Amino acid sequence: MASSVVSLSLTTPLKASSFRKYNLTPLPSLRRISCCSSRDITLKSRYRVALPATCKQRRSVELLTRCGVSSSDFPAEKEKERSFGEWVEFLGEAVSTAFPVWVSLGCLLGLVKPSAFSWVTPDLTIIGLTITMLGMGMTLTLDDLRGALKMPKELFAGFVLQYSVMPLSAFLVSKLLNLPSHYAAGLILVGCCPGGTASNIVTYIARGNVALSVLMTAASTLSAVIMTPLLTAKLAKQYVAVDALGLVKSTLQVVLLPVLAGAFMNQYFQRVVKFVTPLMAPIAVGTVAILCGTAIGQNASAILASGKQVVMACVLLHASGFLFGYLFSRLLRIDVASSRTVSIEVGMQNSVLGLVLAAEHFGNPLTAVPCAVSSVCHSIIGSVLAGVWRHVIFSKSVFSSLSLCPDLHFFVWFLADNLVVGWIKSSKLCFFVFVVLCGRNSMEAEGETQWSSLLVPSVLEIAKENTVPPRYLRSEQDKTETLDDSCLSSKLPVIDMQRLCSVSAMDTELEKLDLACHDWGFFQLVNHGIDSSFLEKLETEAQDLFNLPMEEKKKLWQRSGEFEGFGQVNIVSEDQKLDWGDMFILTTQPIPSRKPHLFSKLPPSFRETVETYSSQVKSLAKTLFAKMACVLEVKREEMEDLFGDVWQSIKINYYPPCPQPDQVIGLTPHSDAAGLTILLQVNQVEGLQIKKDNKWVVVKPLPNALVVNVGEILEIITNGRYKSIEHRVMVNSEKERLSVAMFHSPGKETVIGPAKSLVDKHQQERLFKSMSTQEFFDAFFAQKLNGKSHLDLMTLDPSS
Ligand SMILES: O=C(O)CCC(=O)C(=O)O
Ligand SMILES: [Fe+2]
Repeated sequence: MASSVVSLSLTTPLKASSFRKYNLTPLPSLRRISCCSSRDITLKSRYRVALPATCKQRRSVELLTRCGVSSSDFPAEKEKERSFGEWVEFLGEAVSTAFPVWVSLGCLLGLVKPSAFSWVTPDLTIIGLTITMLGMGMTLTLDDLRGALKMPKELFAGFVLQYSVMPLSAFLVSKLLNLPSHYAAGLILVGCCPGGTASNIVTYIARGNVALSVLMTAASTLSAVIMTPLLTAKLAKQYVAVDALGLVKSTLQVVLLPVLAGAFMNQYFQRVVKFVTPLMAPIAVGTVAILCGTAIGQNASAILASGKQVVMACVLLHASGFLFGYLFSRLLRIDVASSRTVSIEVGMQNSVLGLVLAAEHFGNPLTAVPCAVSSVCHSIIGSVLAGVWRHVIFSKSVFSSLSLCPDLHFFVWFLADNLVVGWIKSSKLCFFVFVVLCGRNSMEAEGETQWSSLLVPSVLEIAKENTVPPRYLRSEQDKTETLDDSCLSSKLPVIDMQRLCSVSAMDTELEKLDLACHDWGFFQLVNHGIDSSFLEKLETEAQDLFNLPMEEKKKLWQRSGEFEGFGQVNIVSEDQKLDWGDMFILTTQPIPSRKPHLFSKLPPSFRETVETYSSQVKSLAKTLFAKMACVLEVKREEMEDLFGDVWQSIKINYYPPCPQPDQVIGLTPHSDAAGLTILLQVNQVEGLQIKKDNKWVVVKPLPNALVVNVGEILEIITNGRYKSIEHRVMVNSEKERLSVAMFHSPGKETVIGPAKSLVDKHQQERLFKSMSTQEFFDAFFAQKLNGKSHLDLMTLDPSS
């Protein structure tokens, strides 16, 4: 077989394998060459091409015409049996070329079935990224650095555009869309990341300059150790506290070291590298898909709730990167193939690095969401653009026949080449993803993710009959001792809000608060600042609400599939025993979450009272959260991220007198699922009991005091330092009892888990996993009350 000698550049494993596949044999000792723009013709023989004699001439010419090689240069596949190794390479390439499909599938799976990724631990995430970076390093040699010197302008322009267009676009898009701080920080973080490794494959498909692509990725990756933390800290500091040094350390560990290790292996252990490289690209693609799926899965409900905004932000960010990457390169008179390369490099980011850094250094897990969504967006836009650039060829002669000035010429070329076809196609695909996310989102909004409880009769009405139906009779005897003496009651912690906020007594009161939350998970709050006559008004109006005629109350009754209004919660089966009490529940904050059909039907004076009480108690709760953050040394911003947009609901409990008080229970033992409960024992009637050292302790109401309970969410956030208290309500035969509980939790989209700053500071093991408030309550309302059992759902197995 005759051979001819031509010049080619070879820089990626993908290309290396393609060379082998097409029977291009590297000459010994001359493995690589410097490369140049695809439009130049530079012959520096490095590869011997063995071709069938019949096509020798044609192939030689084709191969000679380019030295910045793209996939279009390869001859048709040789018809010969593939060996096992070639099959592995072939499959590896097929898998990696279809990477947008895998990433999209990963994300969709994360969205639809988040549990599919529950096995992905932070350690695995870091291992995945390290292997990906090692694979990238294996595509580099010292020769590449020499190659870089041959195209300094392109490389320099690419570098500057990479670290200017994307960070600034991220910053401006965050401002434009008024993103919440965690999303803004995540978008800026991903905008400040280096170019993604997938850009090499995309450049290859787009007939760009692959060598330039690899060198640009390498340059931006190596400099990411400085650039990513520096730019993120500069641009995101107004949103969140950025631990720039931590970012430098992590980037060094997961990027620089593996890349250098890979390059070292490529230089000195070529046999090993040759053996493993076919596997590296599919491993990288798999890692990206899994990590994106994990990030999406961990934040599925948040994404479904605000998917529209994040997708829009990511599409704008990457569209801007591709667009300005190309436009500025052409303005700098860089040739078309290299401009496409710069466009792809700038537009596509190492989002996985963003994911890892977000998880490691940003308290709120939602910061990772833009990184995951970004990965899908740039993969899809990039590959569609590549497909268009590869296949839709606009005859240059059409344009060159137009006697336009060069600038206008390239601009028209750009419009035709990219905008008209590329962007229409890209937007179609992005629109598809967008519709999937927004469709889910609007479905949720219309149906308003509802928790529900089976409908039950009014206990107040039953009590009028003076009998107790069997469903309310509790045969199972709670043998736990009940302590009911005033001496013990006087030991229950009391916190003085005024002292807590005063300059002189703050420290001692803070200490008391800390002990109360740690030892008891409970305290009574005095001097809270809410006017006692206002509290009396609330008490009277709450009583009046339950005394409304049944016809009126029916208008405010729970509707099937909902849980707000009159009724019960946590009733999940028809044979479940019921509590001797009625409830009236409303979401009060944030204001848009209120149910208009209930609020508008409340007696006007009561509605006003609820409004006022809601905002007064909300500010009390926020002060308490801030004080707790202070004493726990949890970062202020982290607490603010959790409870800034606090979700508050009011639950008025009405326990009618019961002819058989010892046979019923007013409220089953439970701990509140919320962060913090602030409870008013309305008419000073005893009934509330808390479980302390395995004994029920009666809580004697203090005049004008509010009872504060640590809830399960706060136990999770404090990684178990503050305990949610188990409590129950007993009833009597004489007098009805009323209480008004206000529950305070993070917003439904917020992810709850042990506070990062707390766990990091004390180097604690995380005792609880993370999930969104919505998911946490989904599980809570799906089961009956049963002590503190609900918390098990979040508890991490210490052995795992
Ligand atoms: O009625 C009470 O005193 C306690 C109410 C309560 O624990 C609750 O509503 O979760
Ligand atoms: Fe409770």
